[in-house]
Amino acid sequence: MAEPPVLIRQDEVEGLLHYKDLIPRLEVALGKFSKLDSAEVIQPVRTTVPLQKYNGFLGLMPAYLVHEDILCTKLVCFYKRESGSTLPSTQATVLLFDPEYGNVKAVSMPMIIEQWPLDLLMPAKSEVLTILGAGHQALSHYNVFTETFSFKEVRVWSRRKETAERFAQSTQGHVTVWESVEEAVNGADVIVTVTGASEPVLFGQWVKPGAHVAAVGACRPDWRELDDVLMRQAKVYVDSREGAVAESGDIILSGAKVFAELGEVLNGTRPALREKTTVFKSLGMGIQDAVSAKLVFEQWKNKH
Ligand SMILES: NC(=O)C1=CN([C@@H]2O[C@H](COP(=O)(O)OP(=O)(O)OC[C@H]3O[C@@H](n4cnc5c(N)ncnc54)[C@H](OP(=O)(O)O)[C@@H]3O)[C@@H](O)[C@H]2O)C=CC1
Ligand SMILES: O=C(O)C1=NCCCC1
Repeated sequence: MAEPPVLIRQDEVEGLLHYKDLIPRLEVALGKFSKLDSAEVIQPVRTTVPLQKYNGFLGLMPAYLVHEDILCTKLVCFYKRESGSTLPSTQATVLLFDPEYGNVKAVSMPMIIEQWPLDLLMPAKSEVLTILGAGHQALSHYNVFTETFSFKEVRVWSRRKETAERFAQSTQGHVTVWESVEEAVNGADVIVTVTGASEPVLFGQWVKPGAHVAAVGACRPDWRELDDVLMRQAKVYVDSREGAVAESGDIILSGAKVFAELGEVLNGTRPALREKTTVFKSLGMGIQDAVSAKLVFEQWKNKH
């Protein structure tokens, strides 16, 4: 008889998951995925169920890594929230299966591990980091970027100044709060966009040539965070081409060409043009959660 599934809470996940262990495993999985070798990594494009009444979506994100024998699915609800709403904008549950029997081994709620500190695409000398948006993703991106790199200055902007101020008070290091996006990104080497916007908030004319933009929000075909100028002038990298052309409003509506998948850079089949202005359009992938969930489950078992 299969063991009943274990429930791993978010606070436990945070104690069990370390980027230094996770990132090498993610890189291997992404490199394999980019070969589009369905015998190695099976990850269909996210199925999205609209929740019109609540201005939201349920996304189903299954993945199977054949060689590693990891079968997982994330179920994620995400919403477009009005300014001042106290309801969460994203909630996720991750199920890790035993692929041989089909029983669930572990359930984790919520787990959203999509941060990716892209030193590959960042300018060689990156001193100023600007984060646009000041919610949950802003904090996790702040943590991973500042743990991995040493920025001289970190800035934050949010739609409401109070959100940005609260964010700045919650971080370990010093963060300055800015009232306009244009000023906040002036001279920035790395810009992370983590907003719930559906219209562009970041405009190409404000972005320093050679900067790197990690674009995390705008995960629907009609949502935008970046304007056409930026999308067309930058070299655009994505996590999955198939996902990007189905889901990213910034790519679909600007008509921008995808230069490479991240995995193609990691496996050396496409170059990382870090001296150019680059955009990494992230939508989140099931294989990232699968690798993360396996690692968390292994660490959990070691402790219990
Ligand atoms: N690519 C990926 O893998 C993932 C993407 N996401 C996406 O990232 C984004 C941020 O998620 P999360 O941090 O959890 O959300 P939060 O609700 O925690 O934070 C949202 C932030 O965006 C701002 N914001 C909300 N609506 C708008 C708007 N219309 N225009 C400008 N700013 C706005 C909020 O400003 P204020 O509070 O000041 O009003 C706040 O700073 C979402 O779009 C989410 O769908 C999430 C998880 C993974
Ligand atoms: O990968 C994820 O998790 C999400 N991606 C885009 C929408 C919100 C959650």
